[in-house]
Amino acid sequence: MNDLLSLGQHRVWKRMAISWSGARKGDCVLDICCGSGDLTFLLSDKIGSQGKVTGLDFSSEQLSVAAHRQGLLGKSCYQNIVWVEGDALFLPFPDNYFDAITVGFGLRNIVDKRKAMSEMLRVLKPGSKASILDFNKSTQPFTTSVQEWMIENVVVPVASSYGLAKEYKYLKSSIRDFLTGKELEELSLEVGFSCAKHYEIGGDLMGNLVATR
Ligand SMILES: C/C(=C\Cc1cc(O)c2ccccc2c1O)CCC[C@H](C)CCC[C@H](C)CCCC(C)C
Ligand SMILES: C[S@@+](CC[C@H](N)C(=O)[O-])C[C@H]1O[C@@H](n2cnc3c(N)ncnc32)[C@H](O)[C@@H]1O
Repeated sequence: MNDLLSLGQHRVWKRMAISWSGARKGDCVLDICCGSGDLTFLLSDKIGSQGKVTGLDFSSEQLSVAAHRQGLLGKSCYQNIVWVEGDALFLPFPDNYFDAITVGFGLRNIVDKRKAMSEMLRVLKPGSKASILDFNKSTQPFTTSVQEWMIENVVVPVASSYGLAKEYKYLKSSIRDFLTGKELEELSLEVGFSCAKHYEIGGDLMGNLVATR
């Protein structure tokens, strides 16, 4: 359904998020709020079989779907993935552990964003990056109107026809309650990242924060 709703663009945005993470062959990387693993599989392709990818989510159902897909896709490099049931607010990893982190459509849903960003900072090695993809909370009224119109008139009706109305109805309010790109950059610097840049993508409807430890 995300393919249909985004005209396939969500795959492009997810590839951009991987690229911005700076993950390289052989790295040890983490995908937080991995869900069914879209970004995790892309990270796995990127770092190859010498690397190690951890997909973390607090939903055991989502992790089961991800593990099932891992078996179905059957690529040999996907053996470098481990699935961990855990909370983004209490990452079960030591300090200075990962070479890169990705988060796709997860941070917006976390109430304590400061704690989530602090946890990412803690487990990243110095100089490494967190790449955080989500809907953009634009400061431009026109962009916000277009985004809200599309959610109300396209996303929710299509989701309803798949029996998923409930899951997508909260999108509009969750974007309103989210942080703007500038606020995300400020939060990153406040928790201790040395550098933070937010990119508006997908006609400014989506955004990707890149925070460097
Ligand atoms: C893959 C996408 C979103 C992931 C995602 C985010 C959520 O908050 C969810 C909540 C509950 C269930 C599932 C998800 C979920 O999968 C992004 C693509 C899907 C979007 C719904 C499509 C958004 C449409 C844009 C407003 C306009 C797209 C314009 C495009 C350039 C044609
Ligand atoms: C919209 S899905 C995104 C899945 C995937 N990253 C993608 O882009 O397709 C958000 C995921 O975040 C997870 N999540 C939300 N809050 C979390 C938290 N505090 N700790 C771990 N996972 C969380 C949910 O269980 C869900 O699987």
